[in-house]
Amino acid sequence: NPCPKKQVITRDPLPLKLKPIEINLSVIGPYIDYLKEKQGVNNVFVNGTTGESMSLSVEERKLLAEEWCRKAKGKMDQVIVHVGCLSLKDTQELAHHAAQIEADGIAVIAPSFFKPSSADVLRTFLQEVASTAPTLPFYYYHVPSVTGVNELIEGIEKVIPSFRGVKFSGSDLMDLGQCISYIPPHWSVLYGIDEQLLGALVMGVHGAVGSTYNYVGCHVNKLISAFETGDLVQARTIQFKIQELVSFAIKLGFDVGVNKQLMNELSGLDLGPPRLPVMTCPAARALAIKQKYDSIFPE
Ligand SMILES: CC(=O)N[C@H](C=O)[C@@H](O)[C@H](O)[C@H](O)CO
Ligand SMILES: CC(=O)C(=O)O
Repeated sequence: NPCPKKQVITRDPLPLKLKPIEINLSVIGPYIDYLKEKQGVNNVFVNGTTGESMSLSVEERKLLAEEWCRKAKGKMDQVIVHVGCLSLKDTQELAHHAAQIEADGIAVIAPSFFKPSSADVLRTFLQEVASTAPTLPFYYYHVPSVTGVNELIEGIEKVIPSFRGVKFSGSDLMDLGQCISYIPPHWSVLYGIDEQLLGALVMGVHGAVGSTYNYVGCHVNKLISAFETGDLVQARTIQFKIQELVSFAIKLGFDVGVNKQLMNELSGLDLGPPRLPVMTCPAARALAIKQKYDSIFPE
């Protein structure tokens, strides 16, 4: 029988929402205060992975970037706006806009549907973007699945004079070390895997950009200070705590939606849910992770 009558639905249907979740600009100001005062975070990287940039329209990304820049003035040292899109034209439009709103820098991830077929092609794509905002420090957002970073940055200053560094979200320390040893002193490599930042600090990274710094920022600042004063025992202790938290979260299921809910719970602000296809985190999961957080990092 090709058309069985009995259909057994064993899973709860996904909640259907007719309208997409809207952006909420009004929480950005209070969130900046929270980051600065409670987390000791003085630089922000906006409209990236955690900000669900790939799920937002160009117009929404402009509104968000503008509000971040406006509210961060005098409070944050730098606002770096991620402007990467699948479309070169949209990316250029956002880069141009970032310059207009006086962002401190832009970052671009490689397009991920039509992936650049070589480092040369990617370099050309980045060059086309950077030339739209030639005065803004330019960071390449490196996620290793697309191309190797080292073949990309070799000679990049010749085609992108505004090039200032890499947001490095790879775990390969050899690749990271080669990147750091190649770059001139006025560039930065910012590390993007929060649970192993200490290893990257040893290799020489200049900073860190990570989703969990929304709520472990204050602890990571202590980790970095401990590292800088040579107190590796203390630095490791903090790193291991972050690892414990992240591995607990991964076991329960950790994604951008869960992170969003943790940002809600731990900031005490109502930042809202994520937008589909990112799913809202089940309340029980966020609560369990928050309890774990409280036990690892007691007040
Ligand atoms: C893929 C991804 O979102 N990476 C984030 C930043 O780049 C990290 O902050 C991770 O979320 C974090 O290291 C936890 O695994
Ligand atoms: C954390 C980060 O780097 C991002 O959201 O893109």
